[in-house]
Amino acid sequence: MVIHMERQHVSVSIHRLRPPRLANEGVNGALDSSERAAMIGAATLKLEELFDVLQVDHRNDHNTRDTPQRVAKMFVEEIMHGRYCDPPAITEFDNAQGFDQLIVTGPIDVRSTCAHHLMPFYGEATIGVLPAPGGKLIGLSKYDRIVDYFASRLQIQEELVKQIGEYLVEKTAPRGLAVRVSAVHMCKTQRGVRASHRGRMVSTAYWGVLAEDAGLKAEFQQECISLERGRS
Ligand SMILES: Nc1nc2c(ncn2[C@@H]2O[C@H](COP(=O)(O)OP(=O)(O)OP(=O)(O)O)[C@@H](O)[C@H]2O)c(=O)[nH]1
Repeated sequence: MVIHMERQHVSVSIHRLRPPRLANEGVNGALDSSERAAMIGAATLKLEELFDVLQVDHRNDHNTRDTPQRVAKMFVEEIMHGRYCDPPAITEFDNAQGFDQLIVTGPIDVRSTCAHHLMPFYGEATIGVLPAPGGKLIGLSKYDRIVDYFASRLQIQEELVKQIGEYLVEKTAPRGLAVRVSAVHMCKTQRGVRASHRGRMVSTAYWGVLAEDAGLKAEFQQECISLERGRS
């Protein structure tokens, strides 16, 4: 009875938070610490129910006693963290010398979670930027932070690539942009088809001049190969 009332109380406070969103969309505005705590509390109760359905005795089993709470916290603060926080602040610099050549940064670690089976997918991103001569350059570390922001959600790889690129185009208005992700999907390696751990999915998207200029695309792809081999 008490548990039932607690559940009702927690679900009311969660419903007040935000309307439901797509799995790889952020909620409107960052959650504060009390909203996060309410979400973790509500998710813990649901995970306890799941364990009960699966006949895992989490109340008495020394190994799983705190697992529902641990998993709830992991989803809110790690796996889906990018939905509940503000995007990283972008430090901008004037492109004072009018640098107009391709900048390529990577490999940037990608740690994400497949929206279909909630299994990890992981690998590397490489980003190519052709800055606008009169525009802005952004701090190099911000590319890594932006990748992590969009990866920390339930994703499919194609949409992750597009979200990263569209955000960078919107914020920095470069002449051209390329985003490439190469990743291993554990929904393929650990279950289902049980594919090779060496099998990867590579997806690349281009914007602006990089979408049109075959020479620039080839330069970007060559840099990706060199960076992955650690030879640049
Ligand atoms: N294109 C794409 N496919 C993905 C991604 N992540 C997972 N998948 C695939 O999406 C499919 C999931 O849908 P279903 O085919 O309905 O899943 P399932 O019946 O469990 O199929 P199997 O995985 O083959 O056992 C699987 O083939 C996954 O390998 C991704 O990022 N992009």
